[in-house]
Amino acid sequence: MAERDLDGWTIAFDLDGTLVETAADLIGTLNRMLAARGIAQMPVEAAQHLVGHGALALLRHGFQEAGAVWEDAQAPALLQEFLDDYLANIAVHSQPYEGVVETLDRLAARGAILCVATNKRTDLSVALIEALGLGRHFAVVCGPDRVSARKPDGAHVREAVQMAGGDPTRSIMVGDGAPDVQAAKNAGVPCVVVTFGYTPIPAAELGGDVLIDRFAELEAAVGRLIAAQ
Ligand SMILES: O=C(O)COP(=O)(O)O
Ligand SMILES: [Mg+2]
Repeated sequence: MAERDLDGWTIAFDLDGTLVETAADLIGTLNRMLAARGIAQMPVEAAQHLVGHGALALLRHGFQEAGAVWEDAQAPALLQEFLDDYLANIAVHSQPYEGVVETLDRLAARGAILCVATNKRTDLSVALIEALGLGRHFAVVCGPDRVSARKPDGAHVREAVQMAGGDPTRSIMVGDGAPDVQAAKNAGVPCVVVTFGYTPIPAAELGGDVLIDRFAELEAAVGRLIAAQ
């Protein structure tokens, strides 16, 4: 394999369900809020499909699916309660998926610029990434608050790549859910879909360009996409 053969390419990563297995901590916060209101908790497996559209969507749909009262007027206070609890427990169970660190190191060694485009707020994303020691890999971490429009809008991918110093016409998105694939399509960027994330729609039906079952398959997938350009 040629050295630095990915010079000039940028890879934008989704965070939850793609780089890091975060569902247990996110659902843990949801469950503590439900318990505080006398509502039965949700098993992580039953609730993890809620991850990927940001904290407010997880909270609203989690409350509704658990049978808790949801009033939009209460949303700001409930969201603040969620964010405070989650930040205090951000990496209790959360771990990078197997192969993430090694693969990111190899992609960087081959010259790729790496960045994060997530619907998790930037401060929480940075806190998680730093807690797991992943910060050195990324030129920039872009939550929805750092871009003009969040995934599935293509601006999230385009602007994250540009902030990283990359070129959106020479970039690849890697994600686990519909917001990622749609954002990539809207940005005109090819998309690798991981099958181990949190999508309620089967990963194979999301419309991505390449599917991978393990993170270690990413290098080969990137090579295939670039060869097909
Ligand atoms: O739902 C979230 O908080 C973020 O999800 P994402 O990292 O998969 O975009
Ligand atoms: Mg995701």
